[in-house]
Amino acid sequence: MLRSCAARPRTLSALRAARGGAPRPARDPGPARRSFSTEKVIHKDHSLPNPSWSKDLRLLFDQFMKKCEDGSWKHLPSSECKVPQRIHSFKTYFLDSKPVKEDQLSQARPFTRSYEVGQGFEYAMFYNEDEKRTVCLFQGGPYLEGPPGFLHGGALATMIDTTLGVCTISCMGLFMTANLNINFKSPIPLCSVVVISSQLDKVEGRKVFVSCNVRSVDEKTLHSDATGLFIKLDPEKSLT
Ligand SMILES: CCCCCCCC(=O)SCCNC(=O)CCNC(=O)[C@H](O)C(C)(C)COP(=O)(O)OP(=O)(O)OC[C@H]1O[C@@H](n2cnc3c(N)ncnc32)[C@H](O)[C@@H]1OP(=O)(O)O
Repeated sequence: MLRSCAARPRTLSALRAARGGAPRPARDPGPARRSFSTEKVIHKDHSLPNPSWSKDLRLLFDQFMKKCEDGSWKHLPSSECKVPQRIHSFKTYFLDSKPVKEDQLSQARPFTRSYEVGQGFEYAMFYNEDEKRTVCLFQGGPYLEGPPGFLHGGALATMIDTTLGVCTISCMGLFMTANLNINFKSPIPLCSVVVISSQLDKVEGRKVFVSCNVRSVDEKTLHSDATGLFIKLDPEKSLT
């Protein structure tokens, strides 16, 4: 059973209109948005600015929205609602796995969207189809503390996995992370903004190799770099 989600403005244009500004002319929403727009469920897009966003995050978001105007970049919406098609697709691959109880499933939500606004993962993603790149603008909130005053390494790993995963899924379809290698080079102050820039490097059959780096907003500090291997789910196999 799907949780009901509040009907809020889903796009920047809708948000502008709700705030009394003029909506932008309609553009092709791109493949990622098109697939979401087929869903009947109206859901909140968590990747739009909210009051917890710092000036840095807002500025970067606006810069990338500007890059979207010529169609080279696409803003990828993000919802905590489940997409029925995706649930069904995964179930067909994992037929033998122990079924999750309905009441547990109804409580489930994407890990990165499970915190209250501003406390956990605040982020927006943008995708460049020609360059096979995904950029994530990420502000880690106070509940993601690791060392005092700094972001937990696992929280960064989560965002790296999510960014690399989105990069792979946007390019290629249904995948799972098989391997993730992360070098933590410089700690990230809590509540600061970083830019996770990922790219698809190589495809070998069902294997997709991706990589990313994590930099400060001024690009002077390299916080982390990482590589990932994603495996396309094989319809011939049902995994347990
Ligand atoms: C939209 C939001 C995005 C969010 C992204 C979040 C992504 C996630 O967190 S996914 C959850 C974490 N990942 C998992 O739970 C995955 C668990 N693992 C699995 O289910 C399986 O091992 C799976 C699907 C990855 C691969 O299984 P399977 O399809 O049987 O692959 P298999 O046939 O063994 O291997 C295929 C190829 O990959 C290679 N391979 C598989 N695993 C690895 C690995 N860990 N390292 C290196 N190579 C590997 C194999 O050697 C083989 O290579 P080749 O074709 O050259 O012989």
